[in-house]
Amino acid sequence: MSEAVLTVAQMVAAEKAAMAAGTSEWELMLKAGQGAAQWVHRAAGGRPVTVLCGPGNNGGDGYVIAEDLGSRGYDVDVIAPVEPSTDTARTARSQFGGDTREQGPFEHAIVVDCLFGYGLSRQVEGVYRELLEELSASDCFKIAIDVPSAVRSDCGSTLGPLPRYDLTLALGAWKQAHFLMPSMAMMGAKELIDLGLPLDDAHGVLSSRPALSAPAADAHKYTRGLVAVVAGEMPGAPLLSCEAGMRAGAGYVKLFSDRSHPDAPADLVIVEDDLDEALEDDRIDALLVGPGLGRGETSRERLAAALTSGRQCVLDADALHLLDDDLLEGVDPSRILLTPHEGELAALCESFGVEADGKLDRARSLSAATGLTVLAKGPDTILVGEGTTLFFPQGSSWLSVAGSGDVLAGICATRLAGSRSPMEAAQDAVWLHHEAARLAGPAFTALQLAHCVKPAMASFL
Ligand SMILES: NC(=O)C1=CN([C@@H]2O[C@H](COP(=O)(O)OP(=O)(O)OC[C@H]3O[C@@H](n4cnc5c(N)ncnc54)[C@H](O)[C@@H]3O)[C@@H](O)[C@H]2O)[C@@H](O)CC1
Ligand SMILES: Nc1ncnc2c1ncn2[C@@H]1O[C@H](COP(=O)(O)OP(=O)(O)O)[C@@H](O)[C@H]1O
Ligand SMILES: [K+]
Repeated sequence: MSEAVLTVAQMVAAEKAAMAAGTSEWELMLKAGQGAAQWVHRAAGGRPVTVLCGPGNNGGDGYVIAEDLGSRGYDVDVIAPVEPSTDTARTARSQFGGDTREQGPFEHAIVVDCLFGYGLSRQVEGVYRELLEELSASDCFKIAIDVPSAVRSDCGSTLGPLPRYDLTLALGAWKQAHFLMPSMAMMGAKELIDLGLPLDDAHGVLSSRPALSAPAADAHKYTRGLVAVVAGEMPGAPLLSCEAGMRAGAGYVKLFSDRSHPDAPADLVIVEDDLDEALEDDRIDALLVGPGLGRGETSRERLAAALTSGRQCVLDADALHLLDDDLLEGVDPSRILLTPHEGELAALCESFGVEADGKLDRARSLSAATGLTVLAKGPDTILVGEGTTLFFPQGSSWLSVAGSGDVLAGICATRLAGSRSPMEAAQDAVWLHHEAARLAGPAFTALQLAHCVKPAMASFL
C-alpha cells in the first residue's frame, strides 16, 4: 500500500478520482467504517463502546462503525449532537439500527471519536467542545477516526481540546497532521486503512525503513567514503559529529582543524594543514561544516572555502546562520544538504527572503527557492528536496539533548560520502539517529548516542 501523505485538497481530489472511476462515496464510507470497526473490535475485545458522531462524513463513518459493532453483538452508545448534514452521512445514519442521544456524559471504557475529520474548519465550541473535554479527562481507551477531531489535517495545529488518543485510524491515506506536531504526539498508535484510492501523484510520502548494506568484498577505505569535518572555533561539536560519522559506515573520517584536540579519539585523523590545501584532496567525498564553526569572519571564510571546493556538503548549526545568496554563488545546490532546527530554519528563511508560516511550508519554500535539500529536524522531522516531502515516524524524545544535532549531522555526512544523494543520505541518517536513540534508552548524552550509531547500523543491514 502506498505510504502517501496528503493535504486535504489532495485527499478530496483522490476521493473524487475514485468516484469518477466508479466507486460511490457511500461505498468508500462503508469500506472506511468497516475497516475501522475491525480495529475497534480488536481494541475493545467485546467491551461496550461509545461512538461520538459529528455532522459530516466523519460522523458518517461513526454510524458505520456503530452498526458494524452492533452486528457483532456489541453494546454501542452513539452520541450525535446534531443530525447528519451530508447525503452520505444520512445514508449511514439510516443504515444504523440503534438509537442515538445528543450529549454525554459517557461511561464506556472504549470511546471512538468521529466528531470531525479533515473537514474541521473552525474553532470547536459548545457541545462538541464539552465532549472533547470529557474525552480528555476520561481514562477510557480513545480511538480517533481519520484524525483527532480538534486537529487541522494540513498542519497538525489544534482548534479545540486535544485528548491523548491510544489509537488513530487514518482513512484512505495519511494526512500531514499525522506526522506534524503537536498533533503527531497525541495520536497513540497509528494505523492506515486502505480504501484503494489513487495516490500515485502524492508529493508527500512517509519515509520507509532503509535497507543498508555491508561494504563490498573489494571495498577499501576510500571506496567506503572519506568524510572531512571542517572545524572552527569550538572543538566539542565537530568531535561529536566525527564520533557519529565514524560509526555510520564511513571508510575514513578526518577533522580539518587548526586547533589542538587533546580529547580526539586515536582513530580520528586530524589535519592541521591550511584549509584550502586540505580541501584539494580529491579523495574527499563529503564535507560537514557548521558544528562548532562560529559565526565570525574566519568562520565565514572556512564555509566559503568548503562551498567553493565543489564537494558535496552537509551544512548545520553556525553554517546555517552564515549561509546566504553570496556564499551559494556558483555552487551546485543539488550537492548540498541543510539540517536546520526550527530556529535555524527561521534564520535561513530570513536570509533567503522566504516568507512562509509553519515548519512544513518554510522547509518547502526554502527548498523551492534555493534548490537545496532541507532536513527540518525536531520532534517532527521533515525532509524536502527533489520536489518531494518525506515525513518520519516519531523519534525518541530523549533526543532533545545538547549535541544530538551534531551527531545527526555527522551521520548525514557519512551517508552522503557513501554515494547517496542528499535526500537518500538524510533519510538514512534520520533512521540511524532514531534507532541509535532507541538503543541508547533514557537520559543518554550526545557522545553515548554517537556510540550507539554502530549497533543501530545492524538494524538496517
Ligand atoms: N469523502 C469521502 O469519500 C470519504 C470521507 N470520509 C470521511 O469524511 C471525513 C471528511 O468529511 P467531511 O468533509 O464531511 O468533514 P467532517 O466530517 O470532517 O466535518 C465537516 C462538518 O463539520 C462541520 N464543522 C467543521 N468544523 C466545525 C466546528 N468546529 N464546529 C462545528 N461544526 C464544524 C462542517 O460544517 C461540516 O458539516 C474524513 O475525515 C473521513 O472521516 C470517509 O468516509 C471515507 C470516504
Ligand atoms: N522531542 C524530540 N523528539 C524527537 N527528536 C528530537 C526531539 N527534540 C530534538 N530532537 C532531535 O534531536 C536533534 C537536536 O538537534 P539540535 O537542535 O541541532 O541540537 P544540538 O544543536 O544541541 O546538537 C535533532 O535531530 C532533532 O530531530
Ligand atoms: K475524528
